[in-house]
Amino acid sequence: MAPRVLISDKLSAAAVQIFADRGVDADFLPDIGKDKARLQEIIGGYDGLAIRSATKVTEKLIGAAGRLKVIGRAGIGVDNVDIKAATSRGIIVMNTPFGNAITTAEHALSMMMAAIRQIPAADASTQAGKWEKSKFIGRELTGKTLGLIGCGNIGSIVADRALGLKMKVIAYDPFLTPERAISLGVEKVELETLLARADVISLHTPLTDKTRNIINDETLAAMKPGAVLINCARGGLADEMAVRAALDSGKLGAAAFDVFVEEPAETNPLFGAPNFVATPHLGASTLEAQENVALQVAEQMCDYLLHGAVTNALNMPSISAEEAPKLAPFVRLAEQLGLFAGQLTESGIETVRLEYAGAVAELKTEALTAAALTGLLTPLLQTVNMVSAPALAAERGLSVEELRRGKRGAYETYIRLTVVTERQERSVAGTVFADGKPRIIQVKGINMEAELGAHMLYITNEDKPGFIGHLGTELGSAGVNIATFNLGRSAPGQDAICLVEVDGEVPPDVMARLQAVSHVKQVKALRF
Ligand SMILES: NC(=O)C1=CN([C@@H]2O[C@H](COP(=O)(O)OP(=O)(O)OC[C@H]3O[C@@H](n4cnc5c(N)ncnc54)[C@H](O)[C@@H]3O)[C@@H](O)[C@H]2O)C=CC1
Ligand SMILES: O=C(O)CCC(=O)C(=O)O
Repeated sequence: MAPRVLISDKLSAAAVQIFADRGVDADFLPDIGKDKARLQEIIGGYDGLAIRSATKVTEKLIGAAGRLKVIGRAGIGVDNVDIKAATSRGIIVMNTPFGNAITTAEHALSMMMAAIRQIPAADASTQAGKWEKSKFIGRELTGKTLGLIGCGNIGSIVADRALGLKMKVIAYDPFLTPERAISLGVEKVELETLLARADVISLHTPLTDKTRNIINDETLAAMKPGAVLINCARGGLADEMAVRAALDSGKLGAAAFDVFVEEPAETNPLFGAPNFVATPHLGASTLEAQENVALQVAEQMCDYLLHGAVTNALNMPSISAEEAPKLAPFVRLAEQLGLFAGQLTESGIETVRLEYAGAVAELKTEALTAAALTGLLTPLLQTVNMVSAPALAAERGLSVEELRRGKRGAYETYIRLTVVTERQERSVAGTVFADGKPRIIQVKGINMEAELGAHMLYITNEDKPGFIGHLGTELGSAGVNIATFNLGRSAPGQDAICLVEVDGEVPPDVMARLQAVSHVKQVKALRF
């Protein structure tokens, strides 16, 4: 059955076409994002949800989205998505980090020019028949200093264009490396320096605990008199009451905001302030940007729903369409190793160690680790997948270690999972053969070569004559057919492990009789 996607916001029609061309059923209901009750009712029928900013993807909505696998944001900011709730339900959240960056940077520059030359007010006055030439004296940008708070995708495009306007650009961004600053032609400064030196300040950070109200009474007081403030990033970066007071007092010469604490902003403390310019979150609203983000999000969602390829996810490492088929057998192996260890582990897990050797060490091991954790946690939790497993493991305080090395022994590829509990350390290793099928090649350091079937018996015993015969007789007399039989031992007469694939569930009374077979230490039924 084709996957079903709901487009719940106003996305360009280009997205609908991509979904159709790629064989994904898409329902284009662009107003439903605002109808929370109706969205809640229908979301359960979809594998994918494509949104802009109007749809609020809350924990409650995610709770009703039983089959949802991916949420695609046609745009950058994902503050309308509860990523934590999505992650814990195993739903990928992806955005399109570049498609609207140029357009938004251009909007920030338009707002800067509109504010510094008072264009909206001059326009209203002129069209009202006044000819107030002396009222609208602006300032020239050439030679002025632009201070960017946040110099990522959009900030760096604003910098490039502002340099073209012959402005000097300084930036406060703790994650901007000195090398990148040099290559962008901007001077990296501390916030205090930026506030003291900038003639125009433009905000380009996400809204986080650190950036909320980064523009407040105190930072406004530290700005140059008559500074101009631009916010085309997120409402909440500036304290709107403080900005209003600064405009009223003339401390700020002008301000231009595209984004507001409450959106849609029908009323706002800033409305009507002197030299204030507002647009209704138009930063990304150009034909080009909307087409870019719609095409990109639709392609990304199709790649994931149809091929398991992950691009621009915020809660999962990227896996390209080329990598996905290469990774698939190792994902299966890692998950089987996790399931194996998870079913045998009865006490609290402290550390999970994954060792990748040979060709597999060159692949996306984060994804394989996520698969191993999925297997490991499956016996403990009801629903877990590669998206939710790392977060669930972290929530449970598991320490996860990854080691990568060159080829080990005879195998081209080798993955070993070691689980350290408060009582013991247990490891299980495997490989993938040329047939693409995973094999278990080591359990607790004992070599063997076993393919895992749906029903397995894991038996630890002493390596003594007669044991195999006894085991066969017990299973045979209970009508349990043996599909495969794999043995390994540490040394003659010492510890041995037996992995038996059987054609169906082994009844509890038979399990009890197997446990009583001489030289058997432990018998456990495992499901894969
Ligand atoms: N108005 C609109 O329609 C649009 C708004 N946006 C918003 O623009 C903002 C920037 O987007 P991008 O440039 O694509 O993001 P980005 O992630 O590429 O860049 C953000 C930058 O902010 C920096 N940063 C993070 N915390 C900081 C802090 N405490 N102080 C200073 N810098 C900090 C980061 O290091 C990064 O370089 C986002 O909030 C996004 O949601 C994006 C597109 C359209
Ligand atoms: O979709 C939109 O119009 C808003 C874009 C935006 O704010 C973003 O991409 O972060």
